[in-house]
Amino acid sequence: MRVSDLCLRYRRNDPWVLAEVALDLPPGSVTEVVGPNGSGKSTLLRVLAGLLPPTRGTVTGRPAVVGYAPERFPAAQPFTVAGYLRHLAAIRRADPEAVEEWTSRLGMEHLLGQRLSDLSKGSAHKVGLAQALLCRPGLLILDEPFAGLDSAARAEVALTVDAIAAQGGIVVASDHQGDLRALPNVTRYEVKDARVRPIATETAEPLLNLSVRLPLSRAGLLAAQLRAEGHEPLLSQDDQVGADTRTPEAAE
Ligand SMILES: Nc1ncnc2c1ncn2[C@@H]1O[C@H](COP(=O)(O)OP(=O)(O)OP(=O)(O)O)[C@@H](O)[C@H]1O
Repeated sequence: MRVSDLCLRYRRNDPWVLAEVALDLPPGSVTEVVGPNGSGKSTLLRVLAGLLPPTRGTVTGRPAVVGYAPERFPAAQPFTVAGYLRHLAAIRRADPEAVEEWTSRLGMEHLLGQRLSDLSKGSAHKVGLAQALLCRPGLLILDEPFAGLDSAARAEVALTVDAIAAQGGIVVASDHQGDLRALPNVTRYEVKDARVRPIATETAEPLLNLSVRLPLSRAGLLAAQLRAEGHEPLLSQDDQVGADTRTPEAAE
């Protein structure tokens, strides 16, 4: 997929939100866009998804199936979660099991009977992600996908991004949380002053994923130290936490 000489402004005579943007998004790539608030990340993502026409320039080679998860899911709709997702699955001709698959993977089966308008912010965000994933997208656009998600869902979204790219799909996401950086081969661009520029990788040295298990009480301090050094630690809680920790003898 290729973006050439893309310029966008919302109204005639308004300042350009995006100017002379050129991007190459090859199959199998994961691209992260960063930038200050209001710099144009969501605008760029909507143009890539085909939801907003560029004022000038072109987007070519967009895969036929596009999944788009907005930063804020519009929850003020008179449907239940199940009704909404099943309706979308039907009109997008998704697998009949897709709704069950994604609600289970995102840990939201218990929400199926709830009205969209009654959902918490994080739950509504999960519905936005689920609808984007129903159709196995060839292009997946995620606007702040990790915001407000519990750790299990965050890990699931990161795995899904990795799997879609491994199958030759294209993923583009904004991600203030930095969860995507735990994935290998993520290309980063900064959106600033209407331009979109690649961010150079800091080092040519090979990178390594280091996984550490430690008590919850010490994790916060270590994570803070790592962040102070410019790393982005990916935290996930052990499944065993909260389980019966007595020895088998004591439990009898
Ligand atoms: N529908 C719209 N009509 C007019 N202007 C808009 C519209 N949507 C966004 N803008 C303007 O375009 C600029 C870029 O907004 P955008 O939402 O793309 O930024 P962003 O980088 O995603 O911000 P944030 O990090 O806060 O989510 C802002 O000045 C915003 O006010």
